[in-house]
Amino acid sequence: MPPTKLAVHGISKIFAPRGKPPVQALSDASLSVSENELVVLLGPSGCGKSTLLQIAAGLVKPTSGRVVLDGEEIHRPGRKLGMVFQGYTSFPWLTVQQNVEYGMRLNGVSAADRRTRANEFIDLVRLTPFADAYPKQLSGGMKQRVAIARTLANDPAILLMDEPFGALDAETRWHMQELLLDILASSNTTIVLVTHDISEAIFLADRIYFMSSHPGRIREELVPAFKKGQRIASKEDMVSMPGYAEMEAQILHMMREESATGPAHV
Ligand SMILES: Nc1ncnc2c1ncn2[C@@H]1O[C@H](COP(=O)(O)OP(=O)(O)OP(=O)(O)O)[C@@H](O)[C@H]1O
Repeated sequence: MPPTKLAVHGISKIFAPRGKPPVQALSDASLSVSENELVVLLGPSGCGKSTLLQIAAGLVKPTSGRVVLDGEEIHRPGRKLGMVFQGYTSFPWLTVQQNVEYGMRLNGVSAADRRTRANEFIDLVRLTPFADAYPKQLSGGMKQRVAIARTLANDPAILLMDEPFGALDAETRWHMQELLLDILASSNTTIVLVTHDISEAIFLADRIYFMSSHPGRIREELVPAFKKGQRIASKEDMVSMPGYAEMEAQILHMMREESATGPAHV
């Protein structure tokens, strides 16, 4: 069993917006992620997936509970945590190369080392022919690949991704999902990814934490056992595998049960 990379212990979060009733977004949520694992947080809209990821990233303070990365408690964002969001987060005035080098420049990495390392990650996301292009010259999928390369180039201990492919069309989305599995295989990274797309979750995940709503909790841990511990290279291959349709139906059923519940005011 690989060592635990990230451990989230008993997280609760109550939001208390001024003039409105407090909302219990999370209640006693715990999970763990092993090295080089891809774990998906899946659940209906509003179940607290993004809040849990932001707490894991140190961006939001939990009401109670703790987050431990590589044995150290996380209290604030830092270099060990790489975040990729749905929007495209590249700087429009910098080229692809400069965007990928940006974080390393801030961290004082020498120009030669920056260039070598940036080239490696630009190659990994298959953007080498576009290294000198500006974001506005790129498609949505390509911009998202810049964001991934930029984040990976900073050598985070873990990559936290919140609906990273949510803004992309269906075809680009599959390509990005397949690319992410390639990256995982070749870069030894560890990933926690939030989605509400069931087939994306089953395709990408080594394990899925399915969350229930109002308040958000971890309802069940699911392993796509039909993949037999393998990462399947293409989506067409996965959907035709015995066991896929059953897992999708099981999760759809859970989603339907969850959407029947209402918001939880404290
Ligand atoms: N800053 C905030 N202030 C008040 N309530 C919030 C805040 N952020 C989130 N919430 C509430 O917490 C709950 C969980 O929200 P969150 O965005 O984490 O859910 P989610 O599962 O990521 O949803 P989606 O899939 O729609 O993005 C919701 O009821 C939401 O309205």
